[in-house]
Amino acid sequence: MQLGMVGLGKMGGNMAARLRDKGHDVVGFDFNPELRDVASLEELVGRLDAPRVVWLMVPAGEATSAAIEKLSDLLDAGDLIIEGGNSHYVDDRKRADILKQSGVSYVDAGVSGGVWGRENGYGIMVGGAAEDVDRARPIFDALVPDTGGGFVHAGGVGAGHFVKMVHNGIEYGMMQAFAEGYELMAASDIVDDVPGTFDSWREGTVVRSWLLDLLVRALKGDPELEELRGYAQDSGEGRWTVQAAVDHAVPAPVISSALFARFASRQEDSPAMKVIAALRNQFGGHAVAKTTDDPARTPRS
Ligand SMILES: O=C(O)[C@H](O)[C@@H](O)[C@H](O)[C@H](O)COP(=O)(O)O
Repeated sequence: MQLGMVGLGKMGGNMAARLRDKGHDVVGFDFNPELRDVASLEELVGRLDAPRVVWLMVPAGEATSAAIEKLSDLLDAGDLIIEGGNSHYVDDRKRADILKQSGVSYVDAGVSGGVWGRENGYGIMVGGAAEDVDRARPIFDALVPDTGGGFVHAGGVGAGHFVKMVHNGIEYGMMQAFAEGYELMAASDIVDDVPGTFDSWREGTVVRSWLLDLLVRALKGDPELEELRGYAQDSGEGRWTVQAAVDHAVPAPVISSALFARFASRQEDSPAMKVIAALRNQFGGHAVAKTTDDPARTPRS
């Protein structure tokens, strides 16, 4: 099947390569001249046979909105846009409504698997009308793992990115649990071989998983993660998951605290903990650590 791919970075480039390996005809556009087949969106649209299918794999937010706006001027009624980045599901619905006016269809596709997807296949979760999803089915079939699993048509437009958002919230919680287990074992003076313990858990245990495999891989290269700072960014999906939990009055303490742990990781010092220290000092005369103190000499009471 023929497909236009917009965005040929870590994700889009690998997806295009996997699709080509499986016999699909991919015409790719990227702002980087070294990666692309065509030099503009106009040229991309011109190279595709109608009715066209264009897959977007560009950074979520402004870049995606700008590409869709431009494509909406170039595409014709009957064409289909598949938004494969990490868009917010509310934005999908707005975009689909606007595109509908010119007869262009919209499918949102959450894509999981990261840089390993080219080899292992991707988890694909889509939202949209059944006829649009069916039309792109050969593309989805080529992207998912060779077992044929890893695909869900979760619902109407927005459902694909909604479930990808929840998937990412779960990812936050699972990673945080492994992280806390790591710190506890490393701090305990009881466990002689922390990386080896994680490695042993890869088989037979309840917590065996791909995230565990990746943690073992990271610890093999750097058993105490000495090369890294304890600093973690987020790209927004955890925040959206927590917001959605609030909107639906669903308790989500694990995902929320995993998100807040990342915020804490970015602080040089904690204003909130300064308040705790100040109040303990006020009501109980407890010792405080001052910015001028030697960090090695922390107060004990
Ligand atoms: O399923 C996946 O392949 C990942 O979830 C992928 O989508 C990406 O790595 C996250 O968006 C990172 O999210 P954070 O930057 O918020 O950790």
